Amino acid sequence: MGFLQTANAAVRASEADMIGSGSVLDVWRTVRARLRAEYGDILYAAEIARLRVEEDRQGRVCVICPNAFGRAWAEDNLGARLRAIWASVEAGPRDIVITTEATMSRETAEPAHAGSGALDRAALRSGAARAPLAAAPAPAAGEGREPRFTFDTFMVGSANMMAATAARAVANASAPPFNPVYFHGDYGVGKTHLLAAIAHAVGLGESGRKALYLTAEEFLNGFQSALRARDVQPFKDQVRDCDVLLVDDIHFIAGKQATELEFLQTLAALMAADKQVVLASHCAPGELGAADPRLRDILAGGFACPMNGPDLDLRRKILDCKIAQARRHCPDLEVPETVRDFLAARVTSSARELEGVLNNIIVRTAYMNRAVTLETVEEALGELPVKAEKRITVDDIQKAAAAHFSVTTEDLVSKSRTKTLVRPRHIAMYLAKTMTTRSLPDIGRRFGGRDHSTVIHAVSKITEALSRDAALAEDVEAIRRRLRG
Ligand SMILES: Nc1ncnc2c1ncn2[C@@H]1O[C@H](COP(=O)(O)OP(=O)(O)OP(=O)(O)O)[C@@H](O)[C@H]1O
Repeated sequence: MGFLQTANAAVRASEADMIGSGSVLDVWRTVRARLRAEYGDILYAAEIARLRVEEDRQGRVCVICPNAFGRAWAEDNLGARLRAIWASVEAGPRDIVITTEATMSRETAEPAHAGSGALDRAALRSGAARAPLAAAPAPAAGEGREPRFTFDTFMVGSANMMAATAARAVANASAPPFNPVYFHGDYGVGKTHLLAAIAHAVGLGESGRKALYLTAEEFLNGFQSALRARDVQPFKDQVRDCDVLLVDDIHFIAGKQATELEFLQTLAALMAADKQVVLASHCAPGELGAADPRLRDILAGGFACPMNGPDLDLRRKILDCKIAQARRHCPDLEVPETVRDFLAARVTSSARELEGVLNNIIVRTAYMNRAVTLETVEEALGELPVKAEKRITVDDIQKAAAAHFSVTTEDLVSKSRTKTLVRPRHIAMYLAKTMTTRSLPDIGRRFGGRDHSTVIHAVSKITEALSRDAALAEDVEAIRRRLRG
């Protein structure tokens, strides 16, 4: 069967799968046809034809992608256009959520009263949730936050050999070999991937051990909701009902006293019961400046494991792995070895950046209906925000924007809608989208846990205003100059 026939078969299959009201399906057919005309047959076959649509209980349209990779792609490359076309086809406002099959099945399993707190979901992922926060059935064994983040897809080299070995030891051991294990390293070096791989492996193991993965921000939100409800016991029970607790980005709660105290008590309770604790952050233990000294003591008693940026050989392996993953839903993708080696040599800072550049190239070349060659890649690299020179992070952007507008980074990510903060926040979001390879949801998370649609709104507002507002253009340029040092 040819590529486009495969695409048409996929359309028929996805039509057969569609659930929901007749009108939503009719609108989706029209929207999909318009997207096909705009994006072309190759991208349509590779990505759009695989989407399915459902209307949820709140009347939102859920555009469902087969996996997290597809969702990230759809969010970044399709989201704004899809929403605009939908609005032009259907009368009246409509919330459109881009999601994955795994999230949908979890949410369908969640009872209506279970609430939407991040912690409830995190707990459900681990099978650790229980009344009164949630009474849903446990997910399948081995289900993790990111199903693609497993040990099999984690490439090992000298930069991360020690971390990978420690992670496997934690996943396999029923008695903690070292406790806690603390992975620290720069952005995008694979800390979350390793934590998710441990959770995945523990879930699949035969020991019946339960792993609970959550970010420090989820811990904070869960704890604060419990405080607001004046009942912290269910929260305490949830986070302690596991054999392996994995908490990502712990620098997020450093210095947030009440949450940090609860966190320390959680770690102490679990470790006293011989349960394993695994933590990750950007900071080496000595760099957790604002952290409670007791957290540093706990870390000093365990195993702090640095993770470094990948060397050339590891970058090649990571590219091979990501290309193989992309080929699963883009079967005709060909990336010659010369191109892979060129990318590995040019994009040097982190695995995330490498993956971001590769995804961009795949989508751009497919969009232009061109093969992935050295020429097309060089061309694309010239236009991408990623250069081998200085890598700019969302944190850098927040700091530079805060300094430029004489506000604090806390103000910038706060919920405040004060005029003096909204504009700097929108500019910082715009710069995060245009100067980094972070996805829209990721940027939203880094701006105080906002939704991707808020980021889309900020980016389009700034983009539109730039051509007519000289003061705005000057602000943006000044922050860019500050970032490039
Ligand atoms: N060794 C590796 N093998 C394969 N993929 C990797 C490896 N290291 C990182 N990646 C990929 O790079 C991307 C970023 O990794 P991850 O999110 O784990 O980084 P991180 O260190 O947690 O970053 P941050 O601190 O910014 O959250 C992911 O898609 C991950 O799969």
